[in-house]
Amino acid sequence: MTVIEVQNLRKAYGDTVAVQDVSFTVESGEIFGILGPNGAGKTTTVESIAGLRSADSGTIRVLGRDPSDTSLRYEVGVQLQESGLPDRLTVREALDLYATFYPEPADWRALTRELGLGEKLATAYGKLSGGQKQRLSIALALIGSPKIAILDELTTGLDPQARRDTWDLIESVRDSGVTIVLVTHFMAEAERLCDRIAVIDHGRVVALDTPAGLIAGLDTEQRIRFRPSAPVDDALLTARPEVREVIRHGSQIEVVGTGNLLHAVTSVLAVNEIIAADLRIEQASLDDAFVQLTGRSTKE
Ligand SMILES: Nc1ncnc2c1ncn2[C@@H]1O[C@H](COP(=O)(O)OP(=O)(O)OP(=O)(O)O)[C@@H](O)[C@H]1O
Repeated sequence: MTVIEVQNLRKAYGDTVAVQDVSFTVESGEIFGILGPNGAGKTTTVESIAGLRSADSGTIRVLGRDPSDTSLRYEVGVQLQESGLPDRLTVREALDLYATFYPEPADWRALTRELGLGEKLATAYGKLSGGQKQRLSIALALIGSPKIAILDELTTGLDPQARRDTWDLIESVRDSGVTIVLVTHFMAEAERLCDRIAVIDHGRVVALDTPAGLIAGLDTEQRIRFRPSAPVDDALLTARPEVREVIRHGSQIEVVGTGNLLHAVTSVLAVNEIIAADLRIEQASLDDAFVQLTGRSTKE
């Protein structure tokens, strides 16, 4: 079931066209990633979905309704880059306050424990570190038990352990049936969490696929090396369109090719009941896909 539909979205700020023409759909229960270089139009897109910006043209439907429909307030949780809470409000007060906005609030004690904020309940917002503010904003996005959670730069500012804990939390939130739209700069995050990813550049969707599909769509070369448990005829491998070349190194075989090469090689081996020992893969990453699609690195 489609829960979000964006069609030909366009939004300009004065002379700056932030979003030129963006279309995609998000299905119920998926983690949908929006990936793109700085200034690509990601935040403008998700803020339009959240009803915080009005589109210049195009249509958006969230759970079948216009984003401005106030009934969506209870069904869509939003975590944005800037939360803007008063500095003197404590973590507990913020959570208590937000919980009163919703008919069926989540158990915020459990949420804060999972987010590592359990010790900070009495701390004022202004005294939290950047990472703690970030975690509080995630808790506030989830406190209304939303059907859809929109998370913008979820783990920016978190240390590697906190980032991993947050990923686990997001996966458990998804497992409870929540659809998640995730804006991210981090390839590892996109690869680990997202079912599908829209790559946005200069206000347009330049690719939309699963992480594996984006990588397979690259025309870069990949190499797989292994030691087969029984002799393999080169022709079995070269018969696959993904395989360009088979090179022998003594008892080792190196297969060079493109697309979903690993799948091609392992299926040939499986059909012939051959086991690959010492398997090593030099495969393209989502990072490579990103660079090829946008001409830029995410680290810029
Ligand atoms: N309120 C605003 N007023 C004027 N220009 C804006 C405003 N918000 C965004 N922009 C511009 O619109 C373009 C897209 O911005 P947006 O924040 O949507 O991109 P983004 O992909 O989320 O970027 P980042 O990854 O840096 O957050 C940028 O050129 C930005 O400077």
